[in-house]
Amino acid sequence: MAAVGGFPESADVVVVGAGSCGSVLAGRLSEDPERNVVVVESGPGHRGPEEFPPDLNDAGVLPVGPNSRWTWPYPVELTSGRSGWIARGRVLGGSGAVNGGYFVRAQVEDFGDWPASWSYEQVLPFYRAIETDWDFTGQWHGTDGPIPVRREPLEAWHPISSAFADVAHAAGHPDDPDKNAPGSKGIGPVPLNIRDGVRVGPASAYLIPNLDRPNLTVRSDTTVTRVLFSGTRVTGLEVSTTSEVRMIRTSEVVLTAGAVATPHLLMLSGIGDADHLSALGIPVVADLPEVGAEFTDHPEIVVPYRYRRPVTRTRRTPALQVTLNTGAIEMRPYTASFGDLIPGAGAGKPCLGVVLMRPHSRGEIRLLSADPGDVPRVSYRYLESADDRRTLRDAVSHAEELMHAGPMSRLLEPEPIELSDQWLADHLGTSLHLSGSCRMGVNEDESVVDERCRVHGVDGLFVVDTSILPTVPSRGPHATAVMVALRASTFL
Ligand SMILES: Cc1cc2nc3c(=O)[nH]c(=O)nc-3n(C[C@H](O)[C@H](O)[C@H](O)COP(=O)(O)OP(=O)(O)OC[C@H]3O[C@@H](n4cnc5c(N)ncnc54)[C@H](O)[C@@H]3O)c2cc1C
Repeated sequence: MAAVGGFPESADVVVVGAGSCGSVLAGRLSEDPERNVVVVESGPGHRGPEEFPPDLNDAGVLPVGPNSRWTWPYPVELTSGRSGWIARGRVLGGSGAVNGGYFVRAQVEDFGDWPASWSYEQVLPFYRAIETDWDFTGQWHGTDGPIPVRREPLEAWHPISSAFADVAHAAGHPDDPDKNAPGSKGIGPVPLNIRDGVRVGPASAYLIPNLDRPNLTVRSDTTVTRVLFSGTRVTGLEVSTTSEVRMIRTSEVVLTAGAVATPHLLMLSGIGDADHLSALGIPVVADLPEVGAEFTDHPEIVVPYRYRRPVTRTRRTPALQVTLNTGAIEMRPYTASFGDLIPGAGAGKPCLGVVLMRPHSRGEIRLLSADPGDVPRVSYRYLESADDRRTLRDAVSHAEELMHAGPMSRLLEPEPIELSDQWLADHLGTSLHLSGSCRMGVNEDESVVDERCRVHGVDGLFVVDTSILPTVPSRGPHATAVMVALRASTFL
C-alpha cells in the first residue's frame, strides 16, 4: 500500500504514530489550517475509507496472529522463566484498529492515581465528547461523538454469554447494565465500539475523514528512529523507510507510538536512566529513570473448558459480550477460543479469562542495544506480588464454582484445576493493555511527563499515549486512551 502523502522536509508539529491516540491528535491539531501537521506511521496507510483493508473491518476476529501484516510482535517475559510474545498494532489506527472492540471507561477511583487536574470530573466531558452511546443518555453519556458505543442485545448473545450471566446472577453478583456509569460493578454487557460488525476506531473517527486537509500529511511505512535535539531543545526527527534514512525538521514532536515503542524511542534518543543509556553508549539528553520503569498491565489467567454440545457463533459475534467485574477481578467468557479469534494462532481451547484489573506487580522495558532495529526487553514481572497471586487464586476458585453451576455445567465441562502458583504461571497470559511506561505526574522524580504531557527536562517534546497513564485503568484502556488524546489536543 502506498504511503499517504509525499516526504515532508519540515513541519510545525510531528505526531509519531497514527495509532489510537495519534489519530485523534492528528485530526484535532490539523483543524487549525495555519498549523502544518505531519504524522509519521511505521505501518501501512490508506487514503480513505474505500482503501481500508477489509480484514481490519471484521470485529469478530483479532488480526494479530504470527503472520499478521498489521502488528509489531515483541518477545516478552511474563513472569520469571515464562516467556511469550505480545502484539501491538502497526497500521493506520494502531492497536485500536486490531483490538477486541471493548470500549469501556476507567472507574472513578482509578483517577486517584492521576494528577489532580485529571480528576474524573475533569475528564468526563472528554469521555462524553468521543462517543455516541446508542443505549444510554443523560449526564454520563455522549450523544454526538464520532465513536459509536453500544452493547449487544440479549437476542444476539452467544450461549456462553447467557449461561455465564445466569450463573453470576444466581451467585449474587449485581446486574450491571451500564459499565460506563460511575460505580459500575457486577455482571452485564460490555460497551463496544463496533457498528454492524465493524470496528469504528479512532482512525476511522478522527483521522481518515480528514486526510484531504492541505495542512495534514500522513507519511506511512516510515519509522521514526530518533528524536533529534540541540542541547535539550527538539530540532527534528530521524526517520527510516525501506530505502533511506531522512530527517524531518520541527520544533514540536508528540510521541504517540504506544506504551512499548514510546519508551523505546525515548531511550534511543537519550532520554531515560542515565546509567542504562551510558552503558550502551547513548549520549544522555535528560536523565529520567522512570522511562520504561514500573509499567502496569492486566495479567490474565486462561481457564480452559470444552463444550458438551456444539455451539454456533456468527462472524458478527464479538470476542466478548459480557463481563463480571467484582473487586479487583474481571471475568471474561470469550465467545470463541483464541485459536479461532486470532487467525494463524493455531488450535486453541474455549476459555474463561480471569483477569486481575488492579495488579501490584510492575514491569520494566529496557534497551538491549542502541540499534533502533533491535526490540527492547519487556519484562512483565507478573505474579511477583504475593497479593496478586492470592487474589488470582481466589478468583480462579470462584470461576471454577461458576463453571460448575447450573447453566454453565450443562453447557461445558471445565478442565480439572489443581490450583497452585505453578498452575497460575502455566495458564498465564496478558490482556495487552500495557500502560504507564512513561507515567504522567507532578513530581519529576516519579514520572516522565507533566500534567500537560510535556517530557520533563527538555523543550518541544510531548507524549500522548497509554504510556502516560499513571497506572493501567481497572477496565480496558482504549476509551481512556482516546479521552486522553482528545483532552491533550486542547493544550498542545
Ligand atoms: C490485540 C489487542 C487487543 C486489545 N483489545 C482491547 C479491547 O478490547 N479493549 C481495550 O480497552 N483495549 C484493548 N487493547 C488495548 C488498546 O487497543 C491499546 O491500549 C490502545 O489502542 C493503545 O493506543 P496508543 O495510541 O497508546 O498506541 P497504538 O494504538 O498501539 O499506536 C501506536 C502507533 O505508533 C506506531 N509506531 C510505533 N513506533 C513507531 C515509530 N518508531 N515510528 C512510527 N510509528 C510508530 C505504531 O505502528 C502504531 O500505529 C488491545 C490491544 C491489542 C494489541
